[in-house]
Amino acid sequence: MTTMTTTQTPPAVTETAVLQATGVTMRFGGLTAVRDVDLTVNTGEIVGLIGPNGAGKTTFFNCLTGLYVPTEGRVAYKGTTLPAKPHLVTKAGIARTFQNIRLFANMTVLENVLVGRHTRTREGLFSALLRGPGFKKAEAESKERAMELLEFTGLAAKADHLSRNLPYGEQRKLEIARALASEPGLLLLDEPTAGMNPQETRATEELVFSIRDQGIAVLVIEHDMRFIFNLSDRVSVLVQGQKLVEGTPAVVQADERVIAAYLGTPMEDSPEDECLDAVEAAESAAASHRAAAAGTGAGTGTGTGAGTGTASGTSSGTGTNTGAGTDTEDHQEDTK
Ligand SMILES: Nc1ncnc2c1ncn2[C@@H]1O[C@H](COP(=O)(O)OP(=O)(O)OP(=O)(O)O)[C@@H](O)[C@H]1O
Repeated sequence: MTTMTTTQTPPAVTETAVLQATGVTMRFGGLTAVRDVDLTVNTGEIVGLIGPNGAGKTTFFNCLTGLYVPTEGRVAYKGTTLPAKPHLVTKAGIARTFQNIRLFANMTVLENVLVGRHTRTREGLFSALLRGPGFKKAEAESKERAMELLEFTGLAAKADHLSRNLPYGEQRKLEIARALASEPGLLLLDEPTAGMNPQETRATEELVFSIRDQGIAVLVIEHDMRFIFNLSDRVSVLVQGQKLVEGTPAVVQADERVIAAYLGTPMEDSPEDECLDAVEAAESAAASHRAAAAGTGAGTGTGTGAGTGTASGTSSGTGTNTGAGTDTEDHQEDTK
């Protein structure tokens, strides 16, 4: 009998755990989007989070970053339980990017990164806006750090460009630069290569390795299986809100349950067995739509040994934020 079990027992608190999510459950009315999920990310690790469309990956991210208050469970950063408030989560040391790019379209590239600095400046966002005492010194330091991050992400030459004028791949890089501006210990990336061409995807892989090499742990959601299996030290698979399996890329790729989940084979004892075919059909339609919207052509999936290739393009658009705020703002209306 195939059951929705994990291959690991709930992890014990360790000194090396940067993130420790324990028993996280998120219900929306009658729908349980995330069910009793444990996940640990250790210092120096890149962990991949994969699963079919609708598996609960983004909902889980939203629970980690305080956008959602989990129905049950606990999220701890370096041993301290986090409050479910996005700005406090960022301040604690977790930064994220979103599936749908959320840049301030009419701000320059540099200004977008500076916005991401505000949790690390003593002056705070309002003092910055009011140009209060101490602002100039803090501003100079912030600018210096922001330029370093633009160098790091390869965007320094475009510091004065409006973010809306950047090519798509560079907008995604800018989101990463802005997230890094809060000096996180853990970076959460939600589909960082969505809509990218193969060269941009490869460059993003290198960028994520460099981020890890700087001592920042990374948790990444991605549909591009080649990217995720190249990149990750460990991969965790969510299916229908539950963790199905977790392990090294080799272990996960060889796991028959993962293949079944991606191919839509019904799992016994699952309350939603009958939905799997519908989910598969919807997933395939969405993938074609995304690939078409991204101009990459349908069926540009990156197959794996596990037969889990999926289209990697999406129709993610550029955010049109116009007010002050950060990537951790409580955008309840768009939590992707
Ligand atoms: N705010 C919400 N209210 C009600 N249902 C929601 C909400 N957010 C997500 N869901 C549902 O929870 C389930 C999990 O969605 P989620 O977006 O987390 O999946 P995902 O794995 O990130 O999917 P994808 O790969 O397509 O982004 C879906 O059935 C979705 O419709």
